[in-house]
Amino acid sequence: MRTVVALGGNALAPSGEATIAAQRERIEATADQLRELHEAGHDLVLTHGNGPQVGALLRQQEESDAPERPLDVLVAETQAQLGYLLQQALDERIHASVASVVTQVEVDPEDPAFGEPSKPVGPYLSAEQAGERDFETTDVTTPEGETAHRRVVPSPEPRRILEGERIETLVGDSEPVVCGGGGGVPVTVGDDGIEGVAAVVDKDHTTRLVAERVGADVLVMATDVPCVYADFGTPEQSRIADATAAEMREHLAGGEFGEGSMEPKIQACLDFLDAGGERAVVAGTEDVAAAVRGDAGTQIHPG
Ligand SMILES: NC(=O)OP(=O)(O)O
Repeated sequence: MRTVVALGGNALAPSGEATIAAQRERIEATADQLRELHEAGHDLVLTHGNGPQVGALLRQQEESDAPERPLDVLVAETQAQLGYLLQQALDERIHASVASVVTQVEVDPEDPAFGEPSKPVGPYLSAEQAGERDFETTDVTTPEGETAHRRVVPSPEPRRILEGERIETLVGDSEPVVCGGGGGVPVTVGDDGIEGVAAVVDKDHTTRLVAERVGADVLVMATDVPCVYADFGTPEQSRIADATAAEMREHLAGGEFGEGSMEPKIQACLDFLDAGGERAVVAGTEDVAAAVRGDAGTQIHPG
């Protein structure tokens, strides 16, 4: 069985804390779950977010007089950072040859997202902190249900994975593969060749492209909440344990999911099921193995 697991950038950096020690701790706990799946015969493909990590690099740049690196290069750096940590944690447990692929995704240079920054990156900020910064921010809801603010950058739609063929070959070897990190490095492909662009692609949409490309059976969105909640952040908030794609579409149309957080995850799950996927799950990073068994998270079926 081919199983794609997307690890949320926030879920790997507790409370927006992007220290390496904190991330190692989370990654090692998640790797224990992944070992269980590997031993049960799953061909694993891992993607990951990079919101806190790329936010930390942007902040370091603001405070440094070292030569500035463009945003596409910072995204590539986060792929190396998290790919390295995941490889080490998995190699120790699985004794396999885990490979991380620096992955580029093609985006449309005319994508309207370039004019409307919407992707939250970096730590949660108070209203006072957000007011002091000279970048654009958006209101977000923390996993604890509190209102906070985060920096936003453009987030165009991913259209094609440039390394797709290579990733398929690696997955065919039945060894875990890490790819599409941070949504992939956004590039345009034109007559003059490949050019990086200043954006952070949503890793949920890129994960769906990866899942389709490798013909995944199951897609797991591992995040910092244990499941999807209907009416999230309201007094009526309630857990969704099991739903059909049609039912999730109704919740989505009702605007019940956080924009830029749960909403893209659900959209990616629905797109995956529409393209022939058997099952999509949203679950906490600590429940990945149980989620794949059908025992945790929010299980979404084609219906
Ligand atoms: N690139 C991306 O979507 O990262 P997060 O999942 O950390 O927001």
